[in-house]
Amino acid sequence: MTRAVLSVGSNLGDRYAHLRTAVEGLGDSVVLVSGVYETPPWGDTEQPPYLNAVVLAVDPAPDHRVWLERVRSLESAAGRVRDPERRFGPRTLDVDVIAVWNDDGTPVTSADAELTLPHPRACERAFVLKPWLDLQPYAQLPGHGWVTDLLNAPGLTADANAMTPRPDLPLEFEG
Ligand SMILES: Nc1ncnc2c1ncn2[C@@H]1O[C@H](COP(=O)(O)OP(=O)(O)OP(=O)(O)O)[C@@H](O)[C@H]1O
Ligand SMILES: Nc1nc2c(c(=O)[nH]1)N=C(CO)CN2
Repeated sequence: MTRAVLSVGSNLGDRYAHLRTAVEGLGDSVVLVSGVYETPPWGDTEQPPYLNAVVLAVDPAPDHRVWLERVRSLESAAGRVRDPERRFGPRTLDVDVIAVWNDDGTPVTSADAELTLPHPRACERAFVLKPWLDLQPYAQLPGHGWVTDLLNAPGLTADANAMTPRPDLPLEFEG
């Protein structure tokens, strides 16, 4: 069994429906789902705002690569089309594997370009760190330390302050 922190985001079409469908698609794997935030676009600013949330999930398979298959199938189901010209461009659904832990609590590290762990840009993204911190105040991003310290670093303060909680858009979850 492995457990994972997943980031879900959408800024095209019915953003809320895409996030709900992603959480539903994870099914019984879901342990906890954060609240939803409206977030300014990161990395490529000429696009609409995103809805973002974080999911804690478990999978019985011992191999961490199962998470890549799962996130790819969720993105395809949402009709995700990749634009090779815009790396961080708009999308119906983005699901990133932020970090994975083995059964004994050790973090999985991977330099594989297909599934790099921890996610190499997670430490720079308030839209990942803030909802994760809401769920786990003592979270640590493997190799980077406490999530609360990363989020409070000067470079991320403005991004964190620009995030708007959307309690009107709950990601209902029957745990
Ligand atoms: N930790 C990871 N989570 C998700 N995809 C990953 C990860 N590491 C590597 N990848 C690879 O990245 C490729 C591009 O993914 P994607 O198009 O979602 O990137 P992006 O969302 O534009 O950028 P970013 O990865 O910075 O969020 C995928 O085909 C996937 O194989
Ligand atoms: N706010 C926000 N910005 C992004 C997001 C995202 O999920 N939220 N995903 C991206 C894909 O890499 C690029 N930029």
